[in-house]
Amino acid sequence: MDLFGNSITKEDNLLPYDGIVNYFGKILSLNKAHQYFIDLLTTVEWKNDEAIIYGKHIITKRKAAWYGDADYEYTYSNTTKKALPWTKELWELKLLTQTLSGTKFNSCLLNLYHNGDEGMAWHSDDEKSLGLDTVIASISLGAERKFSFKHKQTKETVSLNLESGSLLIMKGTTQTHWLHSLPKTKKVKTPRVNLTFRTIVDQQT
Ligand SMILES: O=C(O)CCC(=O)C(=O)O
Ligand SMILES: [Fe+2]
Repeated sequence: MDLFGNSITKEDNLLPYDGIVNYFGKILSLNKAHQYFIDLLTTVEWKNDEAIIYGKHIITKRKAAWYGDADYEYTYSNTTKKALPWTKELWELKLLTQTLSGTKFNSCLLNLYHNGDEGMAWHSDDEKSLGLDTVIASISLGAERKFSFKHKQTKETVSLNLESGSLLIMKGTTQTHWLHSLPKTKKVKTPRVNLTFRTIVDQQT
């Protein structure tokens, strides 16, 4: 369902131009989504994210973790993380995501937002380590949150709600032309876990 109550299918491109975003809706049953949510909350090595933004050292309220096939280093906002080896749950979700998206991934960035006071500011996932026109698959668990895209030139925005157990794919030139964000909201009082499966290219390990 988009924000106007229209139903969307995984074939629909949510972006009007300059990129491709497909929303698969719920790919996990309510039970499975809940079980993965609880398992990930307890088994993932969550850490407050540190970032350098406009020259300031920031420690985010949201927590993050980075997993992968090898101990890839991932640098964003001037901080570097080394990937941890896949856990059982992350490996299962990676395989499911690969099957549904037809894309192979080698790493996953996880974010834990404790409530609506925590979000993610406008950005593109256009780090050099991801290469150009990368495919990113995003699984959401827990609280439903609004997710928005904004075109870098035209400033046109597109928003949708990410349900628990849902899958969203960003591909084509999406990261080149569009920003995305998870807006903060007073309405959400419960936690959400997000997994973004990614492909790190051009790195020797
Ligand atoms: O939490 C989300 O849905 C998005 C997270 C995100 O954009 C990112 O990790 O790059
Ligand atoms: Fe992102």
